[in-house]
Amino acid sequence: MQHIGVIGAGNMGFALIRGFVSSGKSLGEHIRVFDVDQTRLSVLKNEFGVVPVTTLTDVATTDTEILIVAIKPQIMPAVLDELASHIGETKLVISIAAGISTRTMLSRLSQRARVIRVMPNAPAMVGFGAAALCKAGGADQKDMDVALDLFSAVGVAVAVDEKYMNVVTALSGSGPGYLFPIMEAFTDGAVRMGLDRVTARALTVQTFLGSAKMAETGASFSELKDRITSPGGTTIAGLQEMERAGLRGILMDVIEAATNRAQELDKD
Ligand SMILES: NC(=O)C1=CN([C@@H]2O[C@H](COP(=O)(O)OP(=O)(O)OC[C@H]3O[C@@H](n4cnc5c(N)ncnc54)[C@H](O)[C@@H]3O)[C@@H](O)[C@H]2O)C=CC1
Ligand SMILES: O=C(O)[C@@H]1CCC=N1
Repeated sequence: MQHIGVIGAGNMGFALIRGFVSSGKSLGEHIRVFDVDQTRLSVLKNEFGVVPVTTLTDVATTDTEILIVAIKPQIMPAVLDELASHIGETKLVISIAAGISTRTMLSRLSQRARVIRVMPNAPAMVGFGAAALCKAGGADQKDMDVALDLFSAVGVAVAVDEKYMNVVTALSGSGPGYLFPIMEAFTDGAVRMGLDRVTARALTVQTFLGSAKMAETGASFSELKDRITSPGGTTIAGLQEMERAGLRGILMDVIEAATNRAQELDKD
């Protein structure tokens, strides 16, 4: 059972805590949480029985071995500076901040700080997360295994070279933020054609779930697409519109733009 300190109890702090507790990886009473917003602490205390603490020092000096930093990239430097004096090399520091490199983290903490950079995603809260991890400074393979084990409890977790962290951020970190509007557009399209919204929504969600399950088998995306596409049928008529609009190019541009933005965040 992991004892964890969490700094930042926003969307992602909440998602991870929910995932860790519901997967049995930790107990609410073993999780200490610090957030500048008291209402967030109350929400998490009521929901999962976590232990709220009132200062950064409290969460940093507690006996928890792992400290997860789940705050916005823009305030990471200031918070790391404040943490530096408390933790040295005693704790494993896991950052989930988009764009913030381990180089920046080590320069703020200490060159031998045990640092792991993770890019998780919001579906961790329902056990279907996708996370990529890399280590730096004094973090050894044992630290990496601990982190991989933790994030595996809430989905898929893989080790990657840090040079790929920004594209992972664009793909799986931001990915849900692109998929929900696409799902909404599918539903709206069906509503436009006269289907009621409740039915349209239910069929949209199941279609995404089912398609992901089919893709999970490892078959190529184009082979899967061909299986749905009858000669002279409905799917090919829709695909022609998709290709005419350049949807694939647009989605590739989306990943490129988000990757570039992640790169910029380290300099903001
Ligand atoms: N939202 C997402 O789906 C994902 C977010 N991330 C990363 O997770 C991090 C957090 O993002 P969100 O949870 O979406 O943001 P959020 O804004 O929902 O949560 C951030 C929390 O940090 C708190 N906070 C602000 N200053 C603080 C301080 N000095 N000390 C302690 N707490 C403080 C805020 O009150 C807030 O509750 C970001 O770095 C983001 O890049 C990574 C993967 C996915
Ligand atoms: O939008 C963002 O910057 C964060 C990182 C990945 C998902 N949300």
